[in-house]
Amino acid sequence: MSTLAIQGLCVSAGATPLVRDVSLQLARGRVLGLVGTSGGGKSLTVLAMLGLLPPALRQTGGQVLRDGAVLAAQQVAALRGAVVGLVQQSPRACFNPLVTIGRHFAETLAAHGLARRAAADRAAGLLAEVGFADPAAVLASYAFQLSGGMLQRVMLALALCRDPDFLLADEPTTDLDLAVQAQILALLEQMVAQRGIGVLLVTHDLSVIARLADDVAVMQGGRIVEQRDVVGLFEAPCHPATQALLRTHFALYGEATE
Ligand SMILES: Nc1ncnc2c1ncn2[C@@H]1O[C@H](COP(=O)(O)OP(=O)(O)OP(=O)(O)O)[C@@H](O)[C@H]1O
Repeated sequence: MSTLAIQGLCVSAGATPLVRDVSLQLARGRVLGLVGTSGGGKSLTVLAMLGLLPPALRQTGGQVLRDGAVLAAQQVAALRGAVVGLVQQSPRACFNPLVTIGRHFAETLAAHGLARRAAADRAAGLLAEVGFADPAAVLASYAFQLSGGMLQRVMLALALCRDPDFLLADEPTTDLDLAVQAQILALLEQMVAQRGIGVLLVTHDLSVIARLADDVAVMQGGRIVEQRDVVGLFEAPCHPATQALLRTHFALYGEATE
């Protein structure tokens, strides 16, 4: 089974620990949800898996493993795009407003050695895969001409440029309206079913977890406090942090998502 894992990850800002001894494993074809209260360390965990921690922070422990083999820092960097795609929240902030979407694809694909014509065909194919009926129009657009939901789909297509085995999706549906959220979730489901991609899905929304995740890890104060299959987590949460998340969720949305 093809896997990507982190083991014993620790991240600090100076003397302040932010992520403490976190271990997670992704497998192809499965969705691991990562949930928890704000500031729990979810985003830092995602960034550390790609060697992308901000310069002010230090990884003080832990390693990234591919199929059980420990990777050196250079090998972790080489995973980006090729083995692991990244989708973040607030897609508008991720695009250069001065260049077209086509240029974003051209630069990404050229960096991976694809000639111009082949890159244009590939970009159009990926945009069709994420649901655009007119990929050429999207390629000619600037980010400000597209809605947040359209940009999120474009970001997903960009993340797929090199056929990654894994996708790290950090709050991919935050800031989107409900109908668009549903579209993005359906696309992620499609990626898992059709491409066999393995997904780490960071979200604060337990409805999203109930719909997509096979397994769930709950983070609080920089630690994983509970990790198990999604049904078990909803039916018999063990840790007080998980119980609190479920209580808040059911108070807001009722019991229908159980
Ligand atoms: N560049 C940074 N410098 C210092 N502290 C940081 C930095 N980035 C994040 N932190 C701190 O690290 C902790 C974990 O942040 P992180 O963004 O991983 O949390 P999160 O679980 O993703 O939260 P949210 O759900 O709000 O996105 C927080 O206390 C945050 O303030």
